[in-house]
Amino acid sequence: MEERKEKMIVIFPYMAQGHIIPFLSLALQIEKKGYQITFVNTPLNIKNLKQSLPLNSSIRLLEIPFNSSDHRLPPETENTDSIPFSLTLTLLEASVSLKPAFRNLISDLVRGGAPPLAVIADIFFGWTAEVAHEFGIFHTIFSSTGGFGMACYYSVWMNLPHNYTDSVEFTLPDFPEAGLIHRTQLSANVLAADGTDPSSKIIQLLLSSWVDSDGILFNTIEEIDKIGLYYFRRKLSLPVWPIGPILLSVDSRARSNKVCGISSESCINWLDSKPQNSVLYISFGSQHTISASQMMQLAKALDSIDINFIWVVRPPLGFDMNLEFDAVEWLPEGFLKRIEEQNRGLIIVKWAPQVEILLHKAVAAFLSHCGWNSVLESISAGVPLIGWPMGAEQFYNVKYLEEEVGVCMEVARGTNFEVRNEDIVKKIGIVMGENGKGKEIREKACEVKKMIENGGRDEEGYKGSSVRAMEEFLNVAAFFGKEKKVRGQKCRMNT
Ligand SMILES: O=c1ccn([C@@H]2O[C@H](COP(=O)(O)OP(=O)(O)O[C@H]3O[C@H](CO)[C@@H](O)[C@H](O)[C@H]3O)[C@@H](O)[C@H]2O)c(=O)[nH]1
Repeated sequence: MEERKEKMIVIFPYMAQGHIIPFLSLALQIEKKGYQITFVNTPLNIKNLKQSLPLNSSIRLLEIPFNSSDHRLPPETENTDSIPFSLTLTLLEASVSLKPAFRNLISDLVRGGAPPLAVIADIFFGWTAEVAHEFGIFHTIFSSTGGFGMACYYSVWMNLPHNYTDSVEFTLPDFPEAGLIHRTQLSANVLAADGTDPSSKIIQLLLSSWVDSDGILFNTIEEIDKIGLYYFRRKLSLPVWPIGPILLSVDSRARSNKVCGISSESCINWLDSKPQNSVLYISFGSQHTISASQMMQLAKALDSIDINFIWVVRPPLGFDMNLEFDAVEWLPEGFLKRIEEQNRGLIIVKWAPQVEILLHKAVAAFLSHCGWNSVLESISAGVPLIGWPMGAEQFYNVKYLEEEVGVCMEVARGTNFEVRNEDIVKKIGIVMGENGKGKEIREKACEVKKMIENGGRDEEGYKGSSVRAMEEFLNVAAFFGKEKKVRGQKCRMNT
């Protein structure tokens, strides 16, 4: 019993599906190694999580009080997937108010005789380091984004380099290895940022607290993401552990009460009826959507190219995600009827069983905004990407995957631009084509899939890089615990 108490880890993600999903997966993975997990979040997220836990899991879910109405948010909204995109900054600002309640929670655990061995917190919850250190607890950040994308995102927000040049392209002052960044690779809130606006104030505050942590875990693989990981090792002088891919199993996803627009079974049956490598999967993650005119252009492109596809359709930009939604209103006249008659397209409303789809042999490519979870799910399945980045670090994920890794081709950028259906048709044609660039990208995707499998291999006499990184992190946390908890003391070990 005593042993188990010693090995308790507190896990605390930001309130967004793109963050909660990999944190839950991380929690399940660490639990399997014999650690007790306390998973912290706001009441509605905890309620939703209850069903995602496997029956044999002993993960403890702990609520931290939060009332969205106190923070200029609609009532009962505690996750980016239930608010309009325009309120994402408001939710981020509101999340800082969780600090006193988090401190009480840790204090209760310590006073109750079960001090955590470590706290693993979100990239937006660097402030938890101060709380952890107050109680002599080891602290790490877990980045659910990859190294390169996060390094560009971090550098762009901390330096706001576009304010110091009139040029459309520039390098990052502390990350020149990233190469040229184009203004169109900055999201709208970065473009408007000058250091005094609400976005840069909150994001710079949150990112600058990373340095208070004792190390950073990344949901990535050392072999494919060296440049970005090195940026953080150099910048923060902290251990950086690439432990990915941390992916939630199909089983745990199925248990969550996220309502899919289709049953997994119907979706798989549909895919079973299609030839190998013939289907394009289209989805833009848990919080993004395209504009009404972009939706029309994408539909026109699909209408004019002879491929099979699955498209997760959501209300276009500016429309409430939670309202009833009839896809027909936003698509060209007769589109749904035509694709049904041709039996070559599946429109799924709002949410699809993504991992099952990507694992199916009929899927040839993924047209994605390239949120990092989608990227990992895709490349782990050997599926190449057609990138349409929309915000955050997605622009840099696409840049890296296209220029350095070679498994992606960018088709469009952002949600405020006109896209032309002819351009979409051309890029889909290239990536799904049997020869030339398409063949090259698919071969590279298979190579990367093997590298990822290798990183996670744990066999007699061989441990992959991600397995070693996870072991090292747990050993350092245990060492910190044994060193005894001096108030405010920090552990700086080099990897
Ligand atoms: O119909 C759907 C749509 C999404 N998903 C899942 O939802 C997650 C979406 O995550 P991601 O692809 O990373 O997209 P976002 O939700 O947009 O992710 C946010 O979080 C990511 C990780 O921090 C960042 O990389 C992104 O920029 C940020 O927008 C993935 O696991 C998907 O499998 C489904 O299962 N079905």
